[in-house]
Amino acid sequence: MAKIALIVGSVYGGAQYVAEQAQALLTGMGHELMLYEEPVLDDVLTFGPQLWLVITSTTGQGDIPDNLLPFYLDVKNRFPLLTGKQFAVIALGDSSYETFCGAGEQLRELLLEIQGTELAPMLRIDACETLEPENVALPWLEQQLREI
Ligand SMILES: Cc1cc2nc3c(=O)[nH]c(=O)nc-3n(C[C@H](O)[C@H](O)[C@H](O)COP(=O)(O)O)c2cc1C
Repeated sequence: MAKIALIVGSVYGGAQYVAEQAQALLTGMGHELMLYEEPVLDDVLTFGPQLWLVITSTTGQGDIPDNLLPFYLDVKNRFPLLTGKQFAVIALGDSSYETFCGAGEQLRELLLEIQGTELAPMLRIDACETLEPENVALPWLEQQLREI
């Protein structure tokens, strides 16, 4: 069982809802989970998770939602190394935008830069294909996190 920081970026509540469902699922699987809706880097570092799980939508033109941007910038500036730790990103987006899942891409790149190990290739959930992103995210999470 793992200590998991669940870090959310959401504008209209879709990614937030997926995160709440994920919290229930993963807690039920026995993981110790903290949900960060207004993530603050120091809070996450104090918790000391072995997995950083990011669930974020994309806004603007490939931009990171406002509630997640300060966290992203703080990680970028302070560069806390994730050596030996894992991360996973679930990106909600809309493939009618050229910048499909741009926020998820930016988070993923940054977490790789700080030397995190990607647990599984980023999951991209397309609003053009599914109206209920939790139906895609939860089975994926259940599968990816079964062995940690
Ligand atoms: C103003 C606006 C801009 C958006 N820009 C993008 C984008 O650049 N790339 C993308 O993949 N999706 C984009 N989307 C789609 C959202 O990321 C997608 O609908 C997501 O499911 C919304 O999740 P949320 O409710 O958590 O904010 C945009 C949506 C809106 C309303």
